[in-house]
Amino acid sequence: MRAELIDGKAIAETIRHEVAADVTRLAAHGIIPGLTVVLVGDDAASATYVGAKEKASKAAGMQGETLRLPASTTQAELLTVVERLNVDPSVHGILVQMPLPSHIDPDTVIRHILPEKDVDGFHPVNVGKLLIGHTDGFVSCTPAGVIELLVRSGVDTRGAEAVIVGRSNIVGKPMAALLVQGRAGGDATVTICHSRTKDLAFHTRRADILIAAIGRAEMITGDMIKPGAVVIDVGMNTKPDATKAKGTRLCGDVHFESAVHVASKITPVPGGVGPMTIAMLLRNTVRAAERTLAVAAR
Ligand SMILES: Nc1nc(=O)c2c([nH]1)NC[C@@H]1CN(c3ccc(C(=O)N[C@@H](CCC(=O)O)C(=O)O)cc3)C=[N+]21
Repeated sequence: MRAELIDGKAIAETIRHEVAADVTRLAAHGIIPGLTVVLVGDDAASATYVGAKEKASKAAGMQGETLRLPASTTQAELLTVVERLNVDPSVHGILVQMPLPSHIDPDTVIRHILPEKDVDGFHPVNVGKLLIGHTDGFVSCTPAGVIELLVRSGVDTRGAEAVIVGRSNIVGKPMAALLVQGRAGGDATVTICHSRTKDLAFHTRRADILIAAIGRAEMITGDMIKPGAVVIDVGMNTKPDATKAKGTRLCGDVHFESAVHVASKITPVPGGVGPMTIAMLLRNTVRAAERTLAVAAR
């Protein structure tokens, strides 16, 4: 058996077209959705991601802007920038790229972003709304993208055993909240595993849907997967590869070559969850813009 590939690139493309249609509809009301990405410092990987976000937002017809600040930017200076964006009516979405330099506290910065403009879904207000099941907040883009992948690939989550490996605030925890809630892409029985879990393989082998979000290259091997399971790989790691010009290549948290013979469906890295993250960011930004319209009509 060889698993069917879940084509995140293609599904993300479909969502980006849906977003572009929403942008056209908003234009009739004189609104151009605006996304401002703030990048502090010159981390090479971050610069690549930020460039991709700006390109994708422009391709969807939005106003995409990137503020590049030096690594020496103080926390107070960054908070001033956020406050300026908070009150700028042409900016509907604000994303401060992580990780930030070590002299800046990410939680303080996230709390300064207006929840209504927090298209990353990182603000405590948005995390709280997700947990309660209120749909007027923003959901973290990566777990929201995973749900879209499952739903649009015809995976029935209802009553399924879903096992998440990883308990981060931006993937593992919101992923669990989405899978357990009583709506499309939810109603699963959810287990969260992490670095202190005893006998990880015992849990992963029970999973009908296995979500790997650990951040460790190729840690989930085929022998840890239940035959026929759906495997979603959130990992974005690099590993040495002499055949590549850079000397490295991208790899996930799942050992693809062994997993592909056990799973029924699997996401590749690259071309799986990554492109979905950007598509969901665009969708959140359009929603932020739509909500300003709804407020103006009151
Ligand atoms: N405030 C904030 N929000 C984020 O959403 C955020 C962040 N900070 N910091 C970094 C991570 C990482 N991230 C990715 C987005 C797209 C791909 C992506 O499109 N990956 C492609 C390929 C990328 C490549 O080839 O290098 C793929 O998997 O096919 C990957 C990773 C968003 N992040």
